[in-house]
Amino acid sequence: MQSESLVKTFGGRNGIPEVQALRGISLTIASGQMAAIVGPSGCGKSTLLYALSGLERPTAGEVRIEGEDITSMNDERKATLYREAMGFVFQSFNLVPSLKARENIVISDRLAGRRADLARADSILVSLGLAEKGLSEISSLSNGQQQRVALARVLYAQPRIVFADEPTGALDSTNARTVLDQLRSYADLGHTVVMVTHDLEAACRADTVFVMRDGLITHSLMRPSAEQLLALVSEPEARNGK
Ligand SMILES: Nc1ncnc2c1ncn2[C@@H]1O[C@H](COP(=O)(O)OP(=O)(O)OP(=O)(O)O)[C@@H](O)[C@H]1O
Repeated sequence: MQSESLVKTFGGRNGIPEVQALRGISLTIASGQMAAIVGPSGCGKSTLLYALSGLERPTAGEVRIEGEDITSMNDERKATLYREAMGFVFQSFNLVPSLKARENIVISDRLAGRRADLARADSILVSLGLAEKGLSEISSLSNGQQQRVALARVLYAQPRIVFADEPTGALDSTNARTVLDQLRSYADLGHTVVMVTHDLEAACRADTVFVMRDGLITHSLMRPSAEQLLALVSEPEARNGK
């Protein structure tokens, strides 16, 4: 996946102040790699993730996914790409409340009219620490449990690329580790994982970490330590003596 001079501007019309969320982002994420995007709140991480996944149309620039320019792709081709190649773990979990947890996980097969592999769904639930939750109503699950069901649904569908926005955001440290282990293993199987995170320990599980500030990538690092990242993410504050 590649982006070239990606720009995203919000507002700027009808008296709404202009915000330049992305100010020219060019990056490459190799297939089968896990990438993390970090940086202070408001620096543009989620906007970048949405633009890379084609969910947000950039103001300028290009994103190529598996060689195809997603920014100029027609809706039908994009829908096919979403169905066949991409999975999303976003802050709104988008689970179907009328279906139990396990049925949410196998929904890709149900929608396609295929036989669901319930045993595989159960083993994914076990790997995410949700062994007993397959038959639970979504409304009875905590935020963190729902977040893991959303991840289980993506892992079940086996997309080539997973986009995750704060995948450990609602989780305690034990469950965060479990989720990161699963994302790491998923990348180790040859899939691409792109994750936005505030958690620098989580970012260190990635192969490449992009550090953002004010709509730009300031650093691109291979397997950095949490200390290295902390120094970069808190640089100006450190300079200002805060
Ligand atoms: N739909 C929108 N309309 C207007 N401004 C937006 C919109 N989405 C994001 N922004 C602005 O763009 C900038 C980048 O936002 P973004 O959510 O991408 O940052 P972030 O780094 O993901 O922040 P956080 O870590 O707090 O989630 C912010 O100034 C934000 O207010």
